Order: sequence, then structure tokens, then C-alpha cells
Amino acid sequence: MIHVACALIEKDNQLLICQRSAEMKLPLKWEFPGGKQEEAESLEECLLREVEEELSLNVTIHKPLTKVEYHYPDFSLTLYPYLCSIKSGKLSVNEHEQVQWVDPVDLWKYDWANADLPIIEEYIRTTRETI
Ligand SMILES: Nc1nc2c([nH]c(=O)n2[C@@H]2O[C@H](COP(=O)(O)OP(=O)(O)OP(=O)(O)O)[C@@H](O)[C@H]2O)c(=O)[nH]1
Repeated sequence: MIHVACALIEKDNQLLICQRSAEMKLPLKWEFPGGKQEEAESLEECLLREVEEELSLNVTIHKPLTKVEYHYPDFSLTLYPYLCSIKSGKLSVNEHEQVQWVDPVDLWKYDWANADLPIIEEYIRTTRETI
């Protein structure tokens, strides 16, 4: 089981979403920026590190959403989502195929990594516009 932290970064009522590159696991699926927790780091430290690596952004973490345990055919993960906003930095797409700012109503139009679906459902249902 791997532990993965991911960021739901909000700005002007839009959310930043990322498409995995063709070379990554789950190629071309959409996800939230983030990645695997390393030894001796907290989930929040992991999130800040990964978002900085992937997008050159420093974010403020506001609150966690409900974690998701998901079993893909070849690996299992626990995904820990956090609502965030941008603290500083200029967005740079360092690892993904592309990123997009989207209105929450349009989130379902994207081909998401399966583990993310409960997070999107929770976000739309409960937490939009609470930051
Ligand atoms: N960052 C991120 N990863 C996710 C999400 N949903 C989801 O299933 N994952 C999976 O969680 C894992 C995160 O690992 P990662 O991004 O650090 O590493 P990776 O798989 O790209 O690298 P690797 O090929 O070296 O294992 C990936 O296997 C990814 O497919 C998500 O919303 N954000």
C-alpha cells in the first residue's frame, strides 16, 4: 500500500487539475498534483514538496478531505486530499502532460484516475467555496 497526498488547489472558484503524461503509470488520466509519501515525512510535508516539484508553486494547506483507499489491478494506494490555495510562485508544468483550471461543474468531463472519483464527489457535494 502506498500513501499519496494530493492538492485541490482553488483560485477564483476554479480548481487546478493535471493530466498524467503518456509515460507515467495511469497514462493520460487526470489527477490532482501530489505524490508518494517518503519515509520520515508527514503527509503535509509530502504535499508541499510534490506540488513544488511538479508545478513550482508554494501552497497553503487549508483542510483535509476524506482519504480514499483504492485497489488498482497492479497496486493499491491510500490517497489523502487537501484543500489548498496558492501562497506564492508562478505556475510551471514540470512533469505533467498539461494542467487546466476548471470550474467545479466541469470536473466530470475529464477522464480521472479511478481513485479520485470519491474526492471529486465530496468536493462538489460539500466543500466548494468554503475557503
Ligand atoms: N499525484 C496523484 N497521484 C494519484 C492520484 N490518483 C491516483 O490514483 N494516483 C496514483 O498515485 C501514485 C502517485 O505516485 P507518484 O505520482 O508519486 O508517482 P508515479 O506513479 O508518477 O511514479 P512512479 O512511476 O515512479 O511510481 C501514482 O501511481 C498515481 O497513479 C492523484 O490524484 N494525484
